[in-house]
Amino acid sequence: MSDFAQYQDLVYANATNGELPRLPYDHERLRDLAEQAMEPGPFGYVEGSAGRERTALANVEAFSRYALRPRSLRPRSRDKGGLGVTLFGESYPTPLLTAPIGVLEQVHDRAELAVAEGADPVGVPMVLSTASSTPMEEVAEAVDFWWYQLYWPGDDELAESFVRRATAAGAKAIVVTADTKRLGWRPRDLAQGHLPFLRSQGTANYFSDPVFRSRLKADPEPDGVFTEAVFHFLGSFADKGLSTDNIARIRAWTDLPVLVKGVLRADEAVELAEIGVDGVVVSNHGGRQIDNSVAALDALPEVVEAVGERMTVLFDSGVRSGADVAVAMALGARAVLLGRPWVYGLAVDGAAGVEHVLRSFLAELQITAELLGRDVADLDRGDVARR
Ligand SMILES: Cc1cc2nc3c(=O)[nH]c(=O)nc-3n(C[C@H](O)[C@H](O)[C@H](O)COP(=O)(O)O)c2cc1C
Ligand SMILES: O=C(O)C(=O)c1ccccc1
Repeated sequence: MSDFAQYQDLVYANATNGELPRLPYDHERLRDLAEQAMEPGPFGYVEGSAGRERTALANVEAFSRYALRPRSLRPRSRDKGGLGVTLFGESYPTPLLTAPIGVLEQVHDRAELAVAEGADPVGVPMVLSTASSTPMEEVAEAVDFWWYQLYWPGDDELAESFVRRATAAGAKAIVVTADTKRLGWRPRDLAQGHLPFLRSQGTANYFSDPVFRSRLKADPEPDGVFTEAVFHFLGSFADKGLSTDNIARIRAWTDLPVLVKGVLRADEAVELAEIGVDGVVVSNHGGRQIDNSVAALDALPEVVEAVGERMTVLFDSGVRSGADVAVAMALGARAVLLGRPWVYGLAVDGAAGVEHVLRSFLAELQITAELLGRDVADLDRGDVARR
């Protein structure tokens, strides 16, 4: 069993030897440091959400409406207490994955390679965005486990090429994002006129793709602004026609588990179960798509109730601590994707910052589970009450 809780001992021991922590342990302070470290455009891009940002606020507030219910009188055996989970028949050392985050070159020069360096040793796999800053084959070399997130492009052959490349490069699952047919209305980006794609950022998987390249008259310029390749990317990055038919077709291209990310309703989850999708990520994209939509955590119980026996239900949006991970798992999530917290770690301290955030979450999760008298993989509805 990996003892993630030892991170707590290490921090105190180091501090006692004069080595004070370099990074904070709470999300808000880390976010403030990231704001100081980043240019205003990229910071607004990461922190910003849709409209008046009510969904993003609701995501975080939803966690405070649940209360964990400890059992204090349960002795624990020594071999219990690990954080491992089984997903699609594979063992994972922890129930965390890094959420797909596009255009990471805005946050750190080494983008996904720095994330890999921080997350891989901790046992947290990456869900690699289609809009990554590093081609997927290069990221695959740097990590043990990774999943591939697909933005369904208007061009079916391009979709097939992405899925086949990811499968060949060793991804363990394909996550199709369904909530981003286009980008939401994002006032922070609008106010700064900030759209990184116009500068060719987040295009590495496209510009390296043979199908994408075959559609162009001239080779893409890696740092071009407003080029033919950029406009072709903008036209093909997300397709308004994404449907269950398209999702069902992915089956023919890969034997990997297929998940759909951005599900908030039981009826849609049931439709996906019926076409043989293996899992869903209950998510509202961190509130970046629709203002004033349902908090992701509030949608989790209905989705788990409808399809939890048939499909693997994962969760993201608004997770800000290890205790939040415990609540999402008690409500039925089998694993949790973390978004903005590690992005801020990356901004402030590169790979070490990512590692710090993930280790902090996992230590708090393990300590919380121990104090609840539970194993993380066994958390269930009995472990939470509405406040
Ligand atoms: C800067 C940024 C970029 C994102 N890029 C993607 C992406 O490329 N693909 C995707 O499916 N989701 C993307 N998301 C959504 C995340 O995967 C995740 O759903 C969201 O960050 C969860 O919310 P939280 O960060 O507030 O916890 C992005 C989110 C942020 C903040
Ligand atoms: O900004 C986002 O939320 C996002 O999902 C995205 C979409 C396209 C490219 C990069 C990120």
